[in-house]
Amino acid sequence: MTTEGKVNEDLLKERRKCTFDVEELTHFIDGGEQATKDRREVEEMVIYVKELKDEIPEEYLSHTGKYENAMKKSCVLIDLLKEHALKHSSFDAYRPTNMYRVQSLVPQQMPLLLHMGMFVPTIIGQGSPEQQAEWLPKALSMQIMGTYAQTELGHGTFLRGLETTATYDPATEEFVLHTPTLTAHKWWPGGLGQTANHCIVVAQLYTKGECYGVHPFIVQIRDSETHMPLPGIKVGEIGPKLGFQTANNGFLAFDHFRIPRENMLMKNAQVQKDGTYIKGKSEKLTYGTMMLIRVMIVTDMAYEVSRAATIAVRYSAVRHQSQPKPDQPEPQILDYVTQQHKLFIAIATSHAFRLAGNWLWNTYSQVTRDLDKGKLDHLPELHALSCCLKAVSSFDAGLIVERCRMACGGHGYMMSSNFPVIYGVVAAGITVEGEYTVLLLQTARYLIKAWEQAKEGKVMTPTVSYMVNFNNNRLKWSNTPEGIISGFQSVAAGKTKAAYEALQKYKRAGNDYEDSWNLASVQLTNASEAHCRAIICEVFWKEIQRMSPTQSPGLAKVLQQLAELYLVYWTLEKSGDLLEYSSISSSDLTALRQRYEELLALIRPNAVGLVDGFDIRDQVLNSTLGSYDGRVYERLMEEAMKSPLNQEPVNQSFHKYLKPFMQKSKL
Ligand SMILES: CCCCCCCC/C=C\CCCCCCCCCC(=O)SCCNC(=O)CCNC(=O)[C@H](O)C(C)(C)COP(=O)(O)OP(=O)(O)OC[C@H]1O[C@@H](n2cnc3c(N)ncnc32)[C@H](O)[C@@H]1OP(=O)(O)O
Ligand SMILES: Cc1cc2nc3c(=O)[nH]c(=O)nc-3n(C[C@H](O)[C@H](O)[C@H](O)COP(=O)(O)OP(=O)(O)OC[C@H]3O[C@@H](n4cnc5c(N)ncnc54)[C@H](O)[C@@H]3O)c2cc1C
Repeated sequence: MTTEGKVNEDLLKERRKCTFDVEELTHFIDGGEQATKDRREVEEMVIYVKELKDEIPEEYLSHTGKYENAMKKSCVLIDLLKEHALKHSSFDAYRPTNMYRVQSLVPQQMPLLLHMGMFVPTIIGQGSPEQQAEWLPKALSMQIMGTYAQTELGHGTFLRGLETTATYDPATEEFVLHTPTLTAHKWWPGGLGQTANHCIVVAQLYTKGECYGVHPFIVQIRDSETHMPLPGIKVGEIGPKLGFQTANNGFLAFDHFRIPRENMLMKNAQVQKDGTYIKGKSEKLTYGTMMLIRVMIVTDMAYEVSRAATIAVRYSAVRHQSQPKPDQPEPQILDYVTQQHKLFIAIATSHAFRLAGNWLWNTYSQVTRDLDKGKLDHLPELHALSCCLKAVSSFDAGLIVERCRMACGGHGYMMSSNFPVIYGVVAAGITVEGEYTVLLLQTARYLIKAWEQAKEGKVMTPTVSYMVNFNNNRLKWSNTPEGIISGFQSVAAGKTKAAYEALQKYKRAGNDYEDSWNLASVQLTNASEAHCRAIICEVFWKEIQRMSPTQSPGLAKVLQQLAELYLVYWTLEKSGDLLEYSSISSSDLTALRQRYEELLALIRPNAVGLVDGFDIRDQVLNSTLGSYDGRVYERLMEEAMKSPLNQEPVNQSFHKYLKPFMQKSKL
């Protein structure tokens, strides 16, 4: 937090009203007092370092300048973190809560993100013990710098359609990597442009004349000393994007480029010296790194939403507008109930996603421990969960961040509000690691199978066991959190049943399975979304109940209010679905509307305390509108004065263009 200068009077007033201990909330969010201490220690170590501060805002730099600046800062930051990790062996950069907060210590997206984010995890997840022994020390000490090159110009979603080939040559015991077409060019990998000298390349494996599908290979693409692309490699950067400007996303092509046989990552499938292919336990284990990142994205979305909520709530406490009562001053915009409706759900959503993300992380950790022992039973369920949670959390985060931006009126449109950067991240979250609709359809495959099992009266795993109840009886509605969760489960089961029946109907009409699937796909994605909402609501509510006794009453109460707000908000949003698939009545809905308004009023005095509890320091929040001291107008003016156009009273274009143009108009 920044305390320099005078704190805005409205914010001081808001903080005095707060009914719980903000520091206790921060510990709850971080996962304990020690975790808060550790995080702050890393932040303290980093934020005052001169080399990590921008002399002029990034927006005013050239495309090349932005990359070079981000590169410089990434190296400085990682050096500091390495030093820290050596001193604190307990610091685990791979815990999602650490990973995303480390990334956000510098405003720019790091060109090195994919190195730690996907290159290293793929070596761990896909490499044999010998390969790990060879590559991990180099990668972890950053003697080599890598990325994850899977997507091509022509295919991102459809992995089986990738065109890059890796053909085994037993004579030399090498693979020959080749890019046969324009559409086969690797396109998008972060850091591929000018940063990485190695990458994981996902390519179609050919041996003994047969294609065995996509497999990962570790490939050196640039010279270790000169950093020049190696002969047979074409590599470059793909240009400006909506966000992620400094992530150095690149393209890559191979011209019959040879790598040793040992560079195929062989933890799962293998190719022997003579070219014999040995199948892995499951082809889908090759997709493991994507699953890991999907899991991490849920927690990251919680964090991005907390950043947007912090900016919008503090700004709304400082901003005054309109005069509903002629004899009274203009109210804080936070007092408008419509504003509370826009913002309090953002606060609640951040908690919901964080708790769902932690729950998913624990599930992931358990399932990967099982996978290491050769047990694959829970892989499909984890895949279904990670797909829908990644899809829904990023989609909702996109809407919420945009809503928070709009809630800040015109000033929300300023680059210096930091909304554009936050939006760039959540918008990427919707697409990367599996596009939104595509991932919902993956979950739908699982739901349809689960529905068939429920119909047959089979024992169901806990995350879909609600289908059995729906099949057997319709529960009586109750306007309680538990009743609402059951209601969402009824919607998920009802939509799955409807999608299943649509599939059968299209098949009976003579369509094959794939066409029937496509014809029913809107219903299928709706079922997945509903399943995901039921899970988020259940996890959020249960986790808050589970943790409440460990908190002081003040904090427990406000967290209960937030969780209830979340459930009631979504009940009202999805009232049509609930009317269709549960026994909710319109009088239940009227009562819930009333309760929603009460909850907004109950949360209102704690709104600023709740976002202070996210504990996002000014240097990390990086927003003129959201700083701790609320000096919004001063900061907006200070930032405007940094514009290069304001460094001289008259710009040269006046003499060159405007003046002659105006004079011409006079004639
Ligand atoms: C931007 C936000 C993030 C910023 C910060 C995040 C914070 C975290 C900090 C650091 C992390 C590192 C930074 C990361 C930055 C992100 C950069 C982005 C990187 C990328 O995007 S890499 C490229 C990702 N690409 C994809 O995700 C491709 C999507 N496509 C697929 O996954 C698949 O092709 C498909 C699943 C859509 C279809 O595959 P296909 O083989 O055709 O399979 P099907 O026939 O449909 O299904 C077969 C069968 O397999 C099951 N299955 C599919 N996938 C899996 C899996 N992963 N695991 C287990 N099982 C799987 C599927 O359910 C089917 O089963 P069934 O037949 O029904 O029984
Ligand atoms: C910022 C950013 C960073 C990235 N970083 C990396 C990286 O480091 N490494 C890497 O390998 N890749 C990376 N990617 C690529 C990313 O993983 C893909 O863009 C993503 O998986 C989506 O694939 P696509 O672009 O082929 O979309 P498409 O599949 O072409 O999607 C276009 C549309 O088609 C629809 N669609 C496609 N298939 C189906 C279907 N079967 N059923 C119904 N609808 C369908 C989609 O829903 C969508 O509406 C990155 C992308 C971005 C934006």
